[in-house]
Amino acid sequence: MHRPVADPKPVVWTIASSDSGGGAGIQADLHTFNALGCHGCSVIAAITAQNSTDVLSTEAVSPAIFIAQLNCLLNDLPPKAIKIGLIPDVQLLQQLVLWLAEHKAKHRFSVIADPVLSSSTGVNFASEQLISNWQQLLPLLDLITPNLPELALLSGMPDAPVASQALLLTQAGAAAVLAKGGHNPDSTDITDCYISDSASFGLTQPRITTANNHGTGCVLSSAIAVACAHGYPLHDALIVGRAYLQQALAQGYPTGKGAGCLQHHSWPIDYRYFPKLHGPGTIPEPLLRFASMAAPIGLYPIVDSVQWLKRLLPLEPDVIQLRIKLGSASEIEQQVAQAVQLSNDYKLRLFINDHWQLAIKYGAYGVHLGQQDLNEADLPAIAAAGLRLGISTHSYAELLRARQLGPSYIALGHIFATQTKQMPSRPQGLQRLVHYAALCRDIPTVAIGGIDMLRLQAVVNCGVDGVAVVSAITAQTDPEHAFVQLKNQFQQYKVESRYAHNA
Ligand SMILES: Cc1ncc(COP(=O)(O)OP(=O)(O)O)c(N)n1
Ligand SMILES: Cc1ncsc1CCOP(=O)(O)O
Ligand SMILES: [Mg+2]
Repeated sequence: MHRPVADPKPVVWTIASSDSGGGAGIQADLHTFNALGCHGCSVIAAITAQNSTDVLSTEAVSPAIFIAQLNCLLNDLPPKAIKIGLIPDVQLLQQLVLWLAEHKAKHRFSVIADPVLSSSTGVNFASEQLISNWQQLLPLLDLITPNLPELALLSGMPDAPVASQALLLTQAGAAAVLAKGGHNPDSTDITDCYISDSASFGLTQPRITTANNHGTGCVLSSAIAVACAHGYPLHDALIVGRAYLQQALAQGYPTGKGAGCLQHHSWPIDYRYFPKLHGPGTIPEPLLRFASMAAPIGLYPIVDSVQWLKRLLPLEPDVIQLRIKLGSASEIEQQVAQAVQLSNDYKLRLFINDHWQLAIKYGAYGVHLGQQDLNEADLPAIAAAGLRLGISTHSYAELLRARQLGPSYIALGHIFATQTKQMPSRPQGLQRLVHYAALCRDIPTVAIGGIDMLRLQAVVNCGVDGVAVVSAITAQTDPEHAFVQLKNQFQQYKVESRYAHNA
């Protein structure tokens, strides 16, 4: 029988130690890799005799078998990402430093390290020599995820502010640091602090008070490694990791007499489990209130002139956007004024791209803004004028930032390669669109970028509320016909998709 060839699962390694109790270490890492759609390989550094209350003994493997595991995997199952966990042996850690220095640049895998220097059951794995070897590892790491005691050991500045300690690790060579705030006992929320050369922000979630918390650090770093292996940029990988951990904690279960375990599940899609982002470009709650879309978005043509509006408005688009990129200020103002008048005549919903002051001045239905535009726009003025707001997003980080602003809809793009606009990011593809749309069940979403008649059904099936198109209409020989066909097909695919979901 012919079977379609499935995309290969990305390979992720864990270089860590066995937890005989099954809740942490290699065992937790492999559960996480599997739950998030990767193939997991393991390089075992040590075996611990451990249960839910204690680590009773630890025995490192020989350097020979440690290196043999690394080399044999590299020959056949090269990783997209590596997670490093507990390596309680100086000699093995030294070997790992040399091995990574030899192979990392050539094989271009990401390395995410959780420096397990003490266990949640209170066992201390840290010696001065081990800490100094971890410091040598730093320049080979894309991310290190210490908890506060580990950060203090690695930075050697326990009394300095967390951000200064994390900065010190980046100065020592780590590309990025996620300082985990869970050990700060004072707060009902947990804030992790992210610092790299180019960015710094916080990720905050409510603390889940539970005894079922064994292996949290292992699971977080593994989930981050998986998201890197799937090709998510690091900022997004952190978000996926935090959401996966929160979900696993919320569903944790008791095991022995001590700490229970986390429940491994699947890709997180419930907004409750996602962190709030703090930092440049985010605004604190309470949210602004933008007017709602009132009706589904549907097929959403984007055009660049009043001439185009005159052609399409009589065909009753669900929503339409005027996106003018050329012309003098007075020409643009004239076009916006005419466009709003036309949309009023036809009683149709018109969004103005970028020019939010003109949209307010002439009373358009709404404004569409990109991430850059958000920094310059007066959002409270847009909300106060009763206009709807649509926001472009291209990643989890942008999506969370947009959600925190309470917009009327969120655009998700670009899904496929597009000729219409030069994009700074890579196409997102359908799998990510499914994840993003699922995260926005309570707010309308629009997919955009490279969507045409052939791709329409697959996009609608991802669960979006609308589909925005430019060239699928304006570059066609018969644009009116193309519009009508796309609009009808959209409606039909939406009905079929709902039916399939309810069946
Ligand atoms: C529905 C919709 N989605 C995305 C965009 C892009 O907006 P932006 O990121 O601001 O880029 P420009 O369109 O201004 O080039 C959009 N216009 N509409
Ligand atoms: C404006 C914009 N923003 C993201 S993709 C895009 C262009 C979409 O055009 P097309 O539908 O022709 O790919
Ligand atoms: Mg814009």
